[in-house]
Amino acid sequence: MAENKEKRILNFVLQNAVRGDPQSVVDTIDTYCSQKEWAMNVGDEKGLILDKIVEETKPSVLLELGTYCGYSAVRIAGLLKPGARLLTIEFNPDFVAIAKQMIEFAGVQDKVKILEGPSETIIPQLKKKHEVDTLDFVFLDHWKDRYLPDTVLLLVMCGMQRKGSVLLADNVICPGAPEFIKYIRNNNHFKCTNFPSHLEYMKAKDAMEKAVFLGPGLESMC
Ligand SMILES: O=C(NC/C=C/[C@H]1O[C@@H](n2ccc(=O)cc2)[C@H](O)[C@@H]1O)c1cc([N+](=O)[O-])cc(O)c1O
Ligand SMILES: [Mg+2]
Repeated sequence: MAENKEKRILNFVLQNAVRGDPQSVVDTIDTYCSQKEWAMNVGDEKGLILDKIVEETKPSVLLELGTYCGYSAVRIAGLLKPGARLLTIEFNPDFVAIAKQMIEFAGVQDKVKILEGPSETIIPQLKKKHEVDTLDFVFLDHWKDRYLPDTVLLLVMCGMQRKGSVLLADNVICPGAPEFIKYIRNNNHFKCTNFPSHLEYMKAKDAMEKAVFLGPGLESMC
């Protein structure tokens, strides 16, 4: 297979991280990507915000959009209580292959399932094909122009969110997800909180947005 950045990140982990130790895998990727080659992992600074929100939510069923090399899947899985599971959607087969090895090396393969394909195809299959009822936590970190359509898909089409479900979106400043932010902050069924931070491994400003679903409106109770 062609040698590429993602393969080099994986090889650096296989040679330098501690097998079966998610924190070691996360730290090793951060070391490589801050010193050798930048990559679009959520990173160490925003990762701490992600950790805190996952820990306080105590989720059982989680969805991630955009696996990439598996950095945030490993990071999240390392925090999950026994029996909790993370589904992560990735459509680039090369990245799926990398992430699978990353997840297995970290020893979290029993908690993480990679679903291969575009989010718009996979999300409607979650209920029937992957036995998902509602989602406790969704991490949006894929194409920024997909954040809004996929949120609508999750909420409106598939009723995947319940009162208290947490959406967490990466990169709401850089590269930015303006349509998503406009929608979610003006939708009174969500309570939004912004977490200012910095772009992974850089000084540029970035932020994460947390949106808690407050439940369907009264109109849907009639
Ligand atoms: O563009 C960014 N992320 C896009 C991520 C895309 C990932 O989501 C997958 N996917 C999976 C399913 C789909 O349906 C679509 C894509 C793609 O195959 C890729 O693995 C980004 C860019 C910067 N940046 O500084 O430029 C910083 C960041 O933190 C970022 O997340
Ligand atoms: Mg990102």
